[in-house]
Amino acid sequence: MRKITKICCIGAGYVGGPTMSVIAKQCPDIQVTVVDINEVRIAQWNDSNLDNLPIYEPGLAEIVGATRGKNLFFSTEVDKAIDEAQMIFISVNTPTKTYGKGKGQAADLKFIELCARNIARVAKDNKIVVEKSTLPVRTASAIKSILENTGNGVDFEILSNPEFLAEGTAIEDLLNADRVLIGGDETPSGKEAKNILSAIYEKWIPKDRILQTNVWSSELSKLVANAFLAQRVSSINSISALCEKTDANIAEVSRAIGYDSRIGSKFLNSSVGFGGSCFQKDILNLVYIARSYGLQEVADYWEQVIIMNDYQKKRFANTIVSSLYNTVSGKKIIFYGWAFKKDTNDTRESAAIYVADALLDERAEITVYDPKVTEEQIYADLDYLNTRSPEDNRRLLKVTNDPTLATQDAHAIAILTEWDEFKTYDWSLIYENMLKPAFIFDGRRLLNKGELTQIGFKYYKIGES
Ligand SMILES: NC(=O)c1ccc[n+]([C@@H]2O[C@H](COP(=O)([O-])OP(=O)(O)OC[C@H]3O[C@@H](n4cnc5c(N)ncnc54)[C@H](O)[C@@H]3O)[C@@H](O)[C@H]2O)c1
Ligand SMILES: O=c1ccn([C@@H]2O[C@H](COP(=O)(O)OP(=O)(O)O[C@H]3O[C@H](CO)[C@@H](O)[C@H](O)[C@H]3O)[C@@H](O)[C@H]2O)c(=O)[nH]1
Repeated sequence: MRKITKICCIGAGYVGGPTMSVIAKQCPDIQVTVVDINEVRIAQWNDSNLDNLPIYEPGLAEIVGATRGKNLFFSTEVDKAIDEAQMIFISVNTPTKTYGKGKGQAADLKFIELCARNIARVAKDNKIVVEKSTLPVRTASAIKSILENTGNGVDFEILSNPEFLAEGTAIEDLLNADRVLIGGDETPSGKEAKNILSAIYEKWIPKDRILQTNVWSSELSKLVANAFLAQRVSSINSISALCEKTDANIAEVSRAIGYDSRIGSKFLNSSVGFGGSCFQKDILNLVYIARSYGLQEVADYWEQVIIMNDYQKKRFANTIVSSLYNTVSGKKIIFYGWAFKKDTNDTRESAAIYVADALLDERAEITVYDPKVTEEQIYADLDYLNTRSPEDNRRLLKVTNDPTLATQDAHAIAILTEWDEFKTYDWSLIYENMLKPAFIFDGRRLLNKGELTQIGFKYYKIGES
């Protein structure tokens, strides 16, 4: 079996960066080069101050600090890294298409195609190409066709190796993965390529957790895993609305059903709605694929997961407006949290963006505090929606780095991300700062209802009456 000594990863994002850092840490005999066309991002990965890495993930800076410059390199020299590597991971973004056929649903594969063409142009010896990005089922055949028809006559083996890490726990998930999935051709060379990639993971993942499948099962399993996870969140969120009408308590319902080992207790936390770059994008992609094969009922079934998630975000915003006497115009509302979940600076598809947009439509004045998200990012997220002018967004929404001071004369606080530090705040002092009645809308079920109502707050917790 061929031994891999040089790996290249195209795409230094939330997946490429952490994944390759962990491979470099666990395989000191392999030289790992992560390349990107984004010069700023690469400069951040190479910053001598590890606090300035482009991605915040617990444990990541330590690993980068220990491996960078030894067997982990970040570079913009894409062609050189492709040329030198025996194995090339493609880890570029695959966003939902915003134009043309499949607009709003299909995955935009233009970055993937550019990578394939780049590899074909540069490669002078045989390579294993690994799809790390999340891709629609049957994408490998498109990559293969480009490589075979435009390449320099060298052999390419294409593997699908989707990534299952969750942000905020990326390093832990990579070091201790539930499973590693490797899809490839059933030919002798395909099987050999799967074994070569498996040997890398076997350095730290038990072999019985490394699953080999055909390439199509692997591509589809990634979309299906995300669809199932998101479906659990939408299912429990749908029941949270019913709990609020019936005096049932969503935490008690989640616990009661989660004790059934067939259901399981994980991923049953009711919230203001799921966010992140993956769930919505991957379900829309699944819906698009099902529809393109004429499977209307299958498509409608999965689309409902997104519809329910949109409903939950709107429902939360509506609860704020109706509780504040049906008008939030000119009222100061504090947002605690903007990231789509705790322990990440990622805001892609965060529920906070959509709740803010709905409240700004009602002319609320919002002040946002998030421990890891920059002011620039918050405005970029809002501007991207194009609901109002950038000037209006900056006039109506402010960003603060003092979460307590910001509550002076506020009517309400809305909790949008479950950052642990929110639990440690001096809530009595915050209460003193605020106008009365002082409201808290807890979209993450983070705080203690008894303590807050004792202080005097009017406290709403999603999924409780
Ligand atoms: N974010 C996650 O938690 C996660 C988890 C599992 C899977 N995924 C999947 O992994 C893929 C990457 O996601 P991400 O969150 O890392 O994206 P990202 O946007 O953070 O990073 C992608 C990077 O690829 C670079 N890039 C794009 N085209 C390029 C090219 N032709 N040459 C060199 N660099 C190029 C971009 O500049 C960017 O830095 C997606 O398909 C996503 O669905 C993401
Ligand atoms: O019980 C729950 C669990 C999650 N969420 C929300 O769901 C979203 C997604 O959370 P999570 O799945 O933990 O983070 P991601 O980083 O989006 O990870 C998902 O998407 C990745 C990208 O494809 C996959 O690799 C991971 O396996 C998959 O968990 C976040 O807004 C969470 O707050 C809830 O509201 N309730």
